[in-house]
Amino acid sequence: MATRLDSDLITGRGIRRAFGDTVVLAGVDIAIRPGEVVALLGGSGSGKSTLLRVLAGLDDDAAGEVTGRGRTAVVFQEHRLLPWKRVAANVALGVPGTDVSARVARALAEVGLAERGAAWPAELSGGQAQRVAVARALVREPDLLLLDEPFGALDALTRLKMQALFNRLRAEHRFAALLVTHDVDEALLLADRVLILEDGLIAQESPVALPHPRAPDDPGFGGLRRALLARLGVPASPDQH
Ligand SMILES: Nc1ncnc2c1ncn2[C@@H]1O[C@H](COP(=O)(O)OP(=O)(O)OP(=O)(O)O)[C@@H](O)[C@H]1O
Repeated sequence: MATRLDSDLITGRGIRRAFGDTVVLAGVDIAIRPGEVVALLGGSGSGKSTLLRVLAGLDDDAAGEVTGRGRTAVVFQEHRLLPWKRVAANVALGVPGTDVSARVARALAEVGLAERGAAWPAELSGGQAQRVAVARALVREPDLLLLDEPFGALDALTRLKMQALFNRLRAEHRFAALLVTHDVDEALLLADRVLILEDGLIAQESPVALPHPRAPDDPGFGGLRRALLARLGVPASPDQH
């Protein structure tokens, strides 16, 4: 239950959203505290992206109340870079302030792309383009990152690297995040808390009290993983931890 605390960074209360006769969000309560990483799991079509869009202020047709403080930045599964602008210009787009180019250079360096500011988006790999999308969020110095399957389109090895990058950036910048993901391992590697969205409501909340850095063979990881997979109705295969 999301009781409003003054310390919360963002709170959604009674969020409802329907498309035609289909109720996707049926009165969701959610709160995220400063510095906290919350993963949002749920079946395909359960409304995860819809909830993220409402929290991001990108959906005018939802009912309920969202109150937030601090700066928010969003990262989507597709990088959404403008192909006719170079990488640095994409990161700088819409960023207020005077020292923008220095901040852009710093953000690109933080995601390991210090040398690629002058490149065109089409010259980047999928993983690099998604790093640029992360830099574009970072340069805004967000208190809250809203991430909609940010690593979902990447190959497994690149995804692992991006997860490690996320944990590094998080330790350094201490932003809070809501991470929509299909991947139970990703949720357990990154999040402090895992929420499951089901039938339009937050059906389960699981704390992930494991120290960082985490790995799937850490004590406690396998048990949490099995419990979440079972809750999501996914049979664990024998080769999984
Ligand atoms: N603009 C829209 N118009 C009509 N229906 C929509 C719209 N956006 C989402 N929906 C429907 O709302 C439901 C929830 O969609 P949403 O994308 O939020 O789910 P999700 O949990 O993020 O799914 P996935 O994990 O497959 O990405 C789906 O049935 C989807 O078809």
